[in-house]
Amino acid sequence: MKAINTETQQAAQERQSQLTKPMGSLGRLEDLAIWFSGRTGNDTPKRLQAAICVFAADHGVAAEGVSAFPAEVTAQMVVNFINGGAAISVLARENNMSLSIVDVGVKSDYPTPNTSHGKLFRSPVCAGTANLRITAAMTEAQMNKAWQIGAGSAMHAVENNKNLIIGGEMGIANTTAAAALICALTGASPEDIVGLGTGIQAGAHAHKIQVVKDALIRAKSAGAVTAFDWLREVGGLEIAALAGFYTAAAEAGVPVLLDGFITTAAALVAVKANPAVGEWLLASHVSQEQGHRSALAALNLTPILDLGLRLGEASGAAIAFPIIQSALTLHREMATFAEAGVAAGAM
Ligand SMILES: O=C(O)c1ccc[n+]([C@@H]2O[C@H](COP(=O)([O-])O)[C@@H](O)[C@H]2O)c1
Ligand SMILES: Cc1cc2nc[nH]c2cc1C
Repeated sequence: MKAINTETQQAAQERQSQLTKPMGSLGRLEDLAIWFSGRTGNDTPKRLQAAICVFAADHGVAAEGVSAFPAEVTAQMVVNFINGGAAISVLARENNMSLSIVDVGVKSDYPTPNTSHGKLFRSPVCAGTANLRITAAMTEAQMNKAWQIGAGSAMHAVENNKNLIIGGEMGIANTTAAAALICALTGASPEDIVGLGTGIQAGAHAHKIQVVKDALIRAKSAGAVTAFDWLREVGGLEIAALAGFYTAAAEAGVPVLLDGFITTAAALVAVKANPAVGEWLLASHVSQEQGHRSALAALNLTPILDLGLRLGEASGAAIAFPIIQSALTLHREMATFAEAGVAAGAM
C-alpha cells in the first residue's frame, strides 16, 4: 500500500496558512485540500476526474419481506440507470462524472437499453445470493469472483486516469445484508443498526431486526470469524464487489469517496481485511438509515453532508463531489497574502 506523502501534506497545510483568508475560515474544505495533498503527493492537487461504478445485485433475503419494494426493481433500475432517468444518471451528467453500471448478480432478466447514459457491464456471478437467514449468502468462490470484478472496475478507472473512485449500489434488500455485516464487524446490536431501508413499516422493521439476529446466530455457529467469513455468510455480491473495488483503489493510491449505508458496510469489510485501506477513504454523507452514523464512526470517518438522503446508487457521493472539487480549486487558485498585497493577520 502506498504511504501518505507527509511532505506534500505539510506543504499544503503551509499554503493554506498563506491564502488570502483568515486561517481556518474555509473549515473542512481546508482539511480536504490537505488530505488530497497527502494522498496525491502533490501540494496543489489537480482537478478531480471521478469515476462512478454502481454495482447491482439481488438478495435471497428479499423473500423474508424485509424491503418495501419487490426484488424485480433491481433489474428495472439497472435499465433506468442506462436510460438516464435515475438520480445517479442525472447527477453524473450534471457533474461530468463517468458512470458504469456493473451487474454482479441481478436475478431478473432485463433488456440491454440502446441508450448510453452509462456503460453497462453484464458480469453476473450468479442470480443473486441465497437467503442469509437460513444459509450462507454466497460460496467462497462466488464471493471471490464478485470481489475480483470490483477490483477490476477500480483498476479500469485508474487506467483511464480517474483520480477519485466512487462506488454505488443497487440491490433490493441490501440494507438487511449491510446491517448484518455492520453488527458482525462492530459488535453493535441489530436494534441500533437495522433501519427502514426503502421505507418499511414498523411491523416489517421488527421482523427485519429478527432476520438479522437469526443470520448472525446462524453464521456464528457456522464458524464465521474473519471479515471474509462474515461477507460470505451475510453479505451480498455487490457488497463484495464494492469491498474489492475500494481495496484495489487504495492499493493503487487513488482516493475513494463513500456513499451511504451499504457502501460503508463494504468499506468496513475492506478495512477489517486490510486496515491500510482506511487511509484512502472519505465519507460523503450520513444517510437516514439508522446505523450509518455508527458505521462511519467505526471507520473514524466524518461525513461531509447530512441531508437525510437514503437512496444509494452513489447519489450522496455525487452530491458531495462539487464541494470537494471546490475545496481543491480554492487551494490551487486562491492568491497568497504576498501575491495579493494583502496584510496577513497575527497568527
Ligand atoms: O445508501 C443508503 O444509505 C441507502 C439507505 C436505504 C436504502 N438504500 C437503497 O435502497 C435499496 C435497499 O433498501 P431495502 O429496503 O430494499 O433494503 C438499495 O437499492 C439501496 O441502494 C440506500
Ligand atoms: C425505486 C428505487 C430506486 C433505488 N435506487 C437505489 N435503491 C433503490 C430502491 C428503489 C425502490
